[in-house]
Amino acid sequence: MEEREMSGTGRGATVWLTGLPSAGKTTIARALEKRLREQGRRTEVLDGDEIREFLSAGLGFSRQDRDTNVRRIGFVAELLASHGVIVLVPVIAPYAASREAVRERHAKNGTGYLEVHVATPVEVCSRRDVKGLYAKQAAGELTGLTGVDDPYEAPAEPDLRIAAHEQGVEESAAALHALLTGRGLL
Ligand SMILES: Nc1ncnc2c1ncn2[C@@H]1O[C@H](COP(=O)(O)OS(=O)(=O)O)[C@@H](OP(=O)(O)O)[C@H]1O
Ligand SMILES: Nc1ncnc2c1ncn2[C@@H]1O[C@H](COP(=O)(O)OP(=O)(O)O)[C@@H](O)[C@H]1O
Repeated sequence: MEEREMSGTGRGATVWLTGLPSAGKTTIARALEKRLREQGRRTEVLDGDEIREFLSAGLGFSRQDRDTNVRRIGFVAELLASHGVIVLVPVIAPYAASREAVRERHAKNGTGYLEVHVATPVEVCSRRDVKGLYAKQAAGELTGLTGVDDPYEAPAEPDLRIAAHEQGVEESAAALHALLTGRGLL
């Protein structure tokens, strides 16, 4: 038996939750994190806001800065995942090319990578408006908000699409958990 199997850690992977602001990415990632920790899996959430405070401090929301941000997060995620951690990444990642670069990096290193689209429509996100960004944009106090006046390239073929406006948080976490099980990661 391999050492990592004996220690009960299993194979690591990155699970990237892409979607609009207030789609539910962080909430669903935290719910899944709880389930995975309860079953003894080493899990980390690379939260977009935390990353922007430390690893990506100083970066803004231009296409170039978002691309840099996503690639940095992808780099760290792959490192952790290659050591058996299930890494949950609730980060917008609006551009398909940046997400593809992250996927390729994982593939090159033989590390698992799953793309999950948290597909809450913009009308629902703007009603939730957790951080008041949609209101600010509407009031003309902010420009370049993803999905409103900045691009969001929805994944064409995600490993899973979650309708987080039609199902509850625990249902979404359970669907993700089932995906990981189905891929032999749990
Ligand atoms: N202009 C603009 N567009 C989109 N999002 C904005 C913007 N300004 C601030 N924010 C807030 O920044 C949070 C982190 O963004 P991310 O690092 O996930 O974005 S990106 O992937 O680099 O595009 C992101 O967090 P979430 O709401 O959790 O998605 C936003 O709340
Ligand atoms: N079915 C649902 N799935 C996920 N989040 C939901 C749902 N219904 C309501 N919410 C709420 O929507 C908000 C989503 O915020 P958050 O998870 O921070 O989004 P994001 O990380 O995508 O910006 C939270 O306040 C959450 O409680």
